[in-house]
Parts: sequence; structure tokens; C-alpha cells
Amino acid sequence: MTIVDKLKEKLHLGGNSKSVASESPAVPPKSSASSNPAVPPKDASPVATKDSLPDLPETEVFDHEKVTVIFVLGGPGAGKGTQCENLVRDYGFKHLSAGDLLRAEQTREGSEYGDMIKQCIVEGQIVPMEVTVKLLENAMRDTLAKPPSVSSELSSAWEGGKGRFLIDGFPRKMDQAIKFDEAVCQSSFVLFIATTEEVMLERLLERGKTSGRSDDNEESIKKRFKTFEETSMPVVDYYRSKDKVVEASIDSSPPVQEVYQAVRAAIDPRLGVTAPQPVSGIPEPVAAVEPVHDEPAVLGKPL
Ligand SMILES: Nc1ncnc2c1ncn2[C@@H]1O[C@H](COP(=O)(O)OP(=O)(O)OP(=O)(O)O)[C@@H](O)[C@H]1O
Ligand SMILES: O=c1ccn([C@@H]2O[C@H](COP(=O)(O)O)[C@@H](O)[C@H]2O)c(=O)[nH]1
Repeated sequence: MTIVDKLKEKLHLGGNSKSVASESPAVPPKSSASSNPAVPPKDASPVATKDSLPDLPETEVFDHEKVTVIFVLGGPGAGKGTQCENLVRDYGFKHLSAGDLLRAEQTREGSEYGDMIKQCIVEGQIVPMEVTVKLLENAMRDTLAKPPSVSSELSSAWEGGKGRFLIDGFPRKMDQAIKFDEAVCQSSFVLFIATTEEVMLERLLERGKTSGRSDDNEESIKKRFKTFEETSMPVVDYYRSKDKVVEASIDSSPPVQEVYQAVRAAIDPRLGVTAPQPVSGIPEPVAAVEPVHDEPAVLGKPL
């Protein structure tokens, strides 16, 4: 068994993907002074060496004809998680936050990646994509094996191997976008929400009073803004160039419910949603319907 195989076994990151690197002889990391191969030297940007990272599959693991993936992007504190909660309730999505998965892996006992993730998060840096993509792949597999309970109107979204995921805060870097679309599941579209740095800073500092997050402080927040502009906005632009962003941006400055109205109006046409039935029972055209927030969306054909 190679070092890579052993690491994967310890990490529970193996999945059922075809391993290429694990067949090669293990090459110990050269640049890290740490005994943990995934931890970068203190003065370097936190990059793990290729050998210490999980292998990823080469072709799509989940059939995008059955499994719908929507990426939810926006700056730190723009309100992605908040809007996802609403969408889960009304559309029967499974919400997967890349940040939450990384934080869970960071504190998982025995994780070889814990220190690296911790350092990346506090520095506002992007964790090497192999780790995040594998965590997402595993979470999707687990969810499809045990689908969430949804209302009867929405149950068809999870039948016969089908599923629908909101992947929040991912992809943050071009390599992640390309790898996920190619090897995990081709994404359907991107929901992009945006507000000013001033608003995001205020929200995050407020959240930081109770969140316990190591990056909800002014120093980390500024670094996260920089990474978002330099590394993550090109991802949004890339999807925009492929006409996969629902709107140029949804302004997330107004109150939550107002933002949610804009979110629903933007995603419904892409989802093929038929309007929630009005009291009279006569369906109205989608464009004319003011979203009814407490009613589930009736989903049309898969994307
Ligand atoms: N429209 C809004 N108006 C006021 N406060 C909001 C709004 N949307 C979200 N918030 C608050 O702002 C904070 C950040 O929101 P949220 O956690 O949803 O952002 P996020 O984009 O997921 O952040 P991160 O990228 O850091 O995980 C939360 O405390 C949330 O309650
Ligand atoms: O794809 C990703 C997503 C997140 N990260 C790291 O996690 C933190 C926090 O992310 P939130 O979405 O705000 O919860 C982010 O700043 C990155 O350090 C990542 O590396 N890759």
C-alpha cells in the first residue's frame, strides 16, 4: 500500500474513484519542513504537495441528467448561506457548503488536512482543490444514498437516482470549477449574489460576535475579500462567458426576504419551475407570478 493509499484510508476520502496516482510509487514531499506532508512551511502560501492529496476521478461521477448542481457564489458575507436555507425549504435542495465541509474536516479527529485547512481559512486562502472536490463528492454520494426528506410535491426531485444540490461557496478557483464539472458532475448554472464590501464587512463582524469562526475578524475578512476579487471573480466571469450565471448579479444589500424574491425570480426560469398554484387553482404564467415564500416550488422537467 502506498503512502497516498494509507492517507486516503485514514482520511475516509477514498470514494470509489479510479486511482491513477496511487499506482505510482509514492514520492515524499520535498518542500515541507513539517512532518505533516499537507502542512506548508510557515512563510509559504499554504499549498499541499500533490502526493499528499486525494486522487480525483477522471470522468463524471454523477450523471448531470439526473443530478442538478447549482453553484452559489458571492463575496464573503454576501448572504449565500442565508439564501440557500430558503431555497432548501421551498425547492427540496440539499445544501452543501464547501466552507462547512472544510471546517468539519479541519476538526475531524485524525485528519491529515486539519492544520492545512485551518491555516488556509484564517489566511483567506483556497484549500487545494483535491481536498474540497473530494469532500463534496463524498457528501453528494452520501446524500444520494440517503436522500433528504422533502414534501410530497418535491419528492420526484429525489427519485430514481435523481437529486438536486446547492453548492455554496464553491468553486472559488478556476481549477476547482474545471475539475468538478469534468469529474464530479457538470453544473447546471450559477447563482451569484453581491453587495458592497462595506455591507459584507459589517455583516461578518456582527456574525463574528457569535459564530466562533476563525476568519470572522477584520484581518481575515480583508484577506478573504482580496482572494475573492483576485481568484474567485474570474470563476464567475468564466461561467458568465458560458451564459451559466442566472443574472449579472443579484443585489444582496436589501433585507433577506427581498433578496430572496430576486433569487427566486432569477432561478425559476432556469429550473423550469411552474408557479405555485394560486388559491383559485388556475396556474399563472411564471413571469407574472410574485413568488409565494412559504410554498414549495413545483419543479418542472430536470435541467
Ligand atoms: N439580506 C441580508 N440583510 C441583512 N443581513 C443579512 C442578509 N443576508 C445575510 N445576512 C446576515 O449576514 C451574515 C452573513 O450571511 P451568510 O452567512 O448567509 O453569508 P455567506 O455569504 O454565506 O458568508 P460566508 O461566505 O462567509 O460563509 C449572517 O449573519 C446573516 O444573518
Ligand atoms: O471551495 C472552497 C471554499 C472555501 N474555502 C475556504 O474556506 C473559507 C471559508 O469559506 P466560506 O464559504 O466563507 O464558509 C474560505 O475563506 C477558504 O479559506 C476553500 O478553500 N475552498
